[in-house]
Amino acid sequence: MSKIQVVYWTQSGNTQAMAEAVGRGIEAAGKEAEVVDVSTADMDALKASSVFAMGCPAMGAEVLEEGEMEPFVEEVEGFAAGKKIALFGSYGWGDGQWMRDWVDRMTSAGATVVNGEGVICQEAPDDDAVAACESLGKQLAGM
Ligand SMILES: Cc1cc2nc3c(=O)[nH]c(=O)nc-3n(C[C@H](O)[C@H](O)[C@H](O)COP(=O)(O)O)c2cc1C
Repeated sequence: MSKIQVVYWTQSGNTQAMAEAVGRGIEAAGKEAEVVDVSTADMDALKASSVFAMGCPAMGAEVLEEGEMEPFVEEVEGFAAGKKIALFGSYGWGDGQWMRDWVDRMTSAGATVVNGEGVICQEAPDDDAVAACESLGKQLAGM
């Protein structure tokens, strides 16, 4: 059974906490999860997957982190057609525009974004946000 990949970028740990909750949800639903920092992500594993998750906080001015995550996502856009992709991330002071733009990009690339929107939370995930991430993981495991 192939593992469901959960790839994230984080600076201060909030999106990592969300990624770990997604991974717990996947495993609670009986599938295996591979929760990895984008710097060690296996692009071939993503290409071979029909379902995976990506997480990144709002950075810059409502954009993805530009050093590692943005180039990674650009590569994913090249093979995203037909895949089911869950998106998640933490933000600070904005209104979630970075996530709406990310959802639009993945949809334009031909992917189905799970639930049609990303799971977002302000700064560190609270209990509700952790539960939403675990629930997202369970959904992925059922696809
Ligand atoms: C350089 C920098 C840029 C940021 N830009 C935004 C932004 O455009 N919009 C926003 O809502 N939050 C912004 N934030 C806040 C982060 O998204 C927020 O602190 C988030 O919880 C960080 O997630 P992390 O712990 O996974 O790194 C920014 C933070 C930093 C350090």
